[in-house]
Amino acid sequence: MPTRLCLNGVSKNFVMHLQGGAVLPVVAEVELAVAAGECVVLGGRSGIGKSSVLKMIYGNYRCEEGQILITDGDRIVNVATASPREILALRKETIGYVSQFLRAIPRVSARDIVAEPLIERGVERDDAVSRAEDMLARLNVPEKLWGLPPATFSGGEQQRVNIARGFIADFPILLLDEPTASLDAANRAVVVDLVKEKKASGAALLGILHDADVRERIADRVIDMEAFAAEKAA
Ligand SMILES: Nc1ncnc2c1ncn2[C@@H]1O[C@H](COP(=O)(O)OP(=O)(O)OP(=O)(O)O)[C@@H](O)[C@H]1O
Repeated sequence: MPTRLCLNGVSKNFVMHLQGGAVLPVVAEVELAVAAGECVVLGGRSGIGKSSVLKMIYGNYRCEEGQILITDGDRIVNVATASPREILALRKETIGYVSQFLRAIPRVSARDIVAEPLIERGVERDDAVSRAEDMLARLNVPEKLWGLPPATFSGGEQQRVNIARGFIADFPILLLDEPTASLDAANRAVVVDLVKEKKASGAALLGILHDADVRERIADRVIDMEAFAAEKAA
């Protein structure tokens, strides 16, 4: 299967400008690759830099050293040197990101939040909304909530709206940051099925999953981030 995502020698330091410019090294020389149809999980202790790696791939954090190579159709884009415009284009077409928390958008209904990635990719609105409703139903979000903005939803309901939004479009690369953290067993099982379907369709998934049972069921490989701890390289 072709490689969709590849990190070569990726290092990250945080510079704490409010602390006199103190430098906090996080990860050093990260090497990893994820192929189409594969789900790779980042493992390792809290604070080792798992979320930071996902945020660098998504372009939220700058990667100072190394390459983050994304296969985008028939070209390869290096996120580490990509312009903001290129990163926005990747987010629209190529990389999906399911974070732990929903970024609540005031006055926008759950249904529209979930449909948005499809509409941005050119799907006709009625079709996008109907697929959004199917996804919300699949994730057991009660129908009476679909027309409401999720700001007042429970933590688990907000997370399921977030998952629906992340999984609805066919992104070739999907980043998962603890997608099952506040879910019950039934909804965790739905997420396991969604991940299996993505793998079968040829997507490359990279995630953080603390739930051992979910990890067992979907991970093809676990990468121990301890190998890339910055303090080792120092
Ligand atoms: N924006 C930031 N500014 C400064 N330091 C940060 C920032 N983001 C993360 N860090 C630091 O980088 C280190 C790695 O954080 P990160 O969230 O990537 O770890 P993690 O392995 O995902 O942890 P957890 O499993 O607890 O979520 C931590 O020491 C954290 O304090």
